[in-house]
Amino acid sequence: MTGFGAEQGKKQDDEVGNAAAGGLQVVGAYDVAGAADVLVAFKADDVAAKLSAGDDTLWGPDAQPESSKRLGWLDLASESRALVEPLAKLREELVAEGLDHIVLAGMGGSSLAPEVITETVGKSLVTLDTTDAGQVRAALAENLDRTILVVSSKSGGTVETDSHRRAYVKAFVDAGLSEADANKRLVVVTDPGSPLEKSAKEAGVRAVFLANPNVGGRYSALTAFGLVPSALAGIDISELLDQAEAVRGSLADPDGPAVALGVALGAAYKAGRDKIVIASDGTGLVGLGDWAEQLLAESTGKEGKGILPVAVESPTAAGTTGDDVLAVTVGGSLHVGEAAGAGRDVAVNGPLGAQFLVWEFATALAGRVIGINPFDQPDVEAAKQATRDLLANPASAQSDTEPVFTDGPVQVFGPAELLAGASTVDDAIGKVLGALGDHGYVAVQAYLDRHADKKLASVRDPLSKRSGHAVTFGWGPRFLHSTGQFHKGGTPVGVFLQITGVVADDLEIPNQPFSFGTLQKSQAAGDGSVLEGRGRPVFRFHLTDRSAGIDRILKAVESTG
Ligand SMILES: O=P(O)(O)OC[C@H]1O[C@H](O)[C@H](O)[C@@H](O)[C@@H]1O
Repeated sequence: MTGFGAEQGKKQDDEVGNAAAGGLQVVGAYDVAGAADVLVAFKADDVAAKLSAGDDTLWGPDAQPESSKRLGWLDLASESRALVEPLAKLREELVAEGLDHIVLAGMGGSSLAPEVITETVGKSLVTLDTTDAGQVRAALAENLDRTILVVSSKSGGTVETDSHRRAYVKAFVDAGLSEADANKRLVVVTDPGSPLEKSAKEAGVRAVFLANPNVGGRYSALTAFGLVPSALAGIDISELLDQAEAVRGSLADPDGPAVALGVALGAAYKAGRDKIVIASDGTGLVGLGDWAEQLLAESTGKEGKGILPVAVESPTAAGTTGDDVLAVTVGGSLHVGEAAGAGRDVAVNGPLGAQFLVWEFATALAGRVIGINPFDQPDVEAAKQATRDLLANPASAQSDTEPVFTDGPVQVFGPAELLAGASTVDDAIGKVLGALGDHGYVAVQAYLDRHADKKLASVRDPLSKRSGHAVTFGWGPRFLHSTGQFHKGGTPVGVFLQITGVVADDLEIPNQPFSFGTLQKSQAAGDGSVLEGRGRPVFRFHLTDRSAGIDRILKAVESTG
């Protein structure tokens, strides 16, 4: 079986309006109200040809210092071929040594693409993008004797990734390896000249792959960041590159699919439909919505505007309708007839390698319509700084204010005036939803274990159904490197519900003055304080018993739904 949905493409030009390219087609884009005007403007300014050729002036002079070094993603389909052989060789060597359990430490753009790629094809990759002590412990306990840790960080300075590296090196040494042999279990992906490149080479890690520095994290799916972990997990990356290559030529075509998607996003935004709800249509692409979330949120959510991505469970999930919503399905095949009407305005159908490139191109075009620089993420740093401040002063990180009230295993925190009269979780949920304004959204931010505490994610659908508003669900700190930019910098209409939990068995981070538990807590508190500072309502449910607390929340959401 080939992966990535490549084999099923069928051309349906009549219904679609834009040409299919490389087996990818965008259905319904020209039916979005206002699409014709956006398309005319794109054609008048020749934007497709200009962006395809790497013109960095499209977002205005203020963006140019950044855009001039951020368009390298356009040509990765050919450039990244150079990785195919060395990665196949490395994978063979590792497998021959019995090292076939691949763990990826990387945040945001350094892990989202490999996760989609491996999940779509059904290859095993453990992604560590958490500071939850229980989740890290569980990863460390799994197949350590067969583990290769891929440490991926463009900047080389991301605290979560560095913490995972430290924890793994210690675990290898505790298991009897010398420090030198422990480092041979690491493969590093980073930008040339980063502090991680230097330290990795000094430590003698197994291999260092340097990525193209002219590609930002969220556009890096087809650089070493997306490809190294995927190839080591057993993926045929040349197939992905073929798929991207097949669509590359069409980017310059003003009637091609990438422009059509940009037109749909831009027209929807201009008409006040600033929430893009993304669902897989069930034909084989797994998790693409989580990847697109980062791309859209970090690229467009700034200067008080932007497109809020909402990854949902299925095309008919709650939240896919509404006058502020554009519902998009993604699929590996062109089941145009079946997808039509089933909870979507636009369908992006085609193989994964082509999807990456088309979404990147469309997002950059939408950035031009919105009038922002799609290549920076100016508000992510604020939460990181607030976290660092709390870590530098552990007393303040640890001292909690008193809950406004406690309902069994759930302590409820938040603005006293907004929680006035509430005494149960059910009441508190009513108050969270009551804080929503017109076209507002709720962001549920769970700083928990995304495997062990997984069932909490099912809170999204009933909350959205009940409120009639967009509801997003993200695991912290993973979302801080993705939708977190929009929460702080995008349209200021979010209401935030943090869920934190007791840490039963904390884990030290070797040679750091803080533990995973303290880091996780500081990240929630740091981001919460930045959101409050920007005038947003922030509520927090703290679970003194995680399992009972999750059950309590789900019961409250479902019974009042
Ligand atoms: O790859 P790294 O430098 O570790 O960065 C990982 C992530 O961190 C930041 O928070 C950025 O906002 C993301 O765009 C990036 O993907």
